[in-house]
Amino acid sequence: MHDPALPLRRSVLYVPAGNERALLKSAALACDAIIFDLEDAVAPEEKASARERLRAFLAGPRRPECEIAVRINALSGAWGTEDFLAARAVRPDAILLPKVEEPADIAQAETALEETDAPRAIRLWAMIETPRGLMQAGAIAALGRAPDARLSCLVAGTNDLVKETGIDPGPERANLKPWLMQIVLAARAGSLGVLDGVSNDFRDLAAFAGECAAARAMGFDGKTLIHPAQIAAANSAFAPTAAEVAEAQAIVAAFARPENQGRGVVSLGGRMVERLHLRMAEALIARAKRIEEKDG
Ligand SMILES: CC(C)(COP(=O)(O)OP(=O)(O)OC[C@H]1O[C@@H](n2cnc3c(N)ncnc32)[C@H](O)[C@@H]1OP(=O)(O)O)[C@@H](O)C(=O)NCCC(=O)NCCSC(=O)C[C@H](O)C(=O)O
Ligand SMILES: [Mg+2]
Repeated sequence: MHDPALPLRRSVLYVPAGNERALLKSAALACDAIIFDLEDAVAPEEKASARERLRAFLAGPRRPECEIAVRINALSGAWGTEDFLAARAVRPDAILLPKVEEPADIAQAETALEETDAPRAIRLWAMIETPRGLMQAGAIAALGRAPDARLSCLVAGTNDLVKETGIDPGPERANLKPWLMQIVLAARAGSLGVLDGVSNDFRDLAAFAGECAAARAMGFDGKTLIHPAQIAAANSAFAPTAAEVAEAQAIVAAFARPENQGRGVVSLGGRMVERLHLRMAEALIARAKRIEEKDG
């Protein structure tokens, strides 16, 4: 089952670490999490200055209600080590590793964090965005089940997947959906969170709302975003609706009736409802409450 204890990650905004205006803007946005990007959003000649900007920005006040991740370049590449050191120094909630292709990529980052005495609180998120990464998603995600696992979330990288495979995503991303669901399945098998990829067309909010609804239906916890205009739609799409909460409350009430005490299955409005549905209903109600407390 989707873990109700996972942090809320309905809206997870990429913020280019080298863009001062975007950094400043990010401080007041209502997204659940931010990924400060040192990878694709930063030009090669700006990598060093972007690290410095990020260091300076994150030395300022933080909002505990907004999770922070830093996406670094691949550890095996030219900028990876410097990015890793910069990311570790700013003490994010997570470091996001791009283009993860095998469990060894996670192990390498785990070792680097252990060797540098980084606090246990720094988690690892992994981007699944290459054909090899997709084929290995189950093995990668399985690391999440280790007792002291740092790996806590998979993030779909749909732009790179399209680039690397040559597919046309098709209407409403129909051709990508089997791979997206493979990523969700792998994440859940590893007890991990899971985030959908970005929608590049940030002006078409109607299409974006549809993409969010589809992502929620596929089982994603939330969506990665590229523009502040996308935040409200994602927050709304990944929150339980009033009808869903009412239905969940009816399930809880049904099992609470004296005649249903100790029963494993009850009938509700012509439907069979089992105790697994009760657990799902309780989780949904708890999620709705957390969202209400957060959004007000
Ligand atoms: C896409 C953009 C380049 C558009 O930028 P721009 O034309 O400047 O947009 P606006 O004029 O509408 O911006 C209005 C204000 O909002 C701020 N802004 C814009 N985007 C962000 C943001 N992401 N975070 C914070 N603030 C943002 C602007 O600065 C304006 O502010 P102000 O001037 O004060 O009013 C731009 O949105 C952008 O760069 N987006 C992020 C791009 C990015 O990070 N790309 C990499 C991650 S996606 C990826 O790699 C996916 C994955 O790996 C895969 O393979 O799929
Ligand atoms: Mg990518």
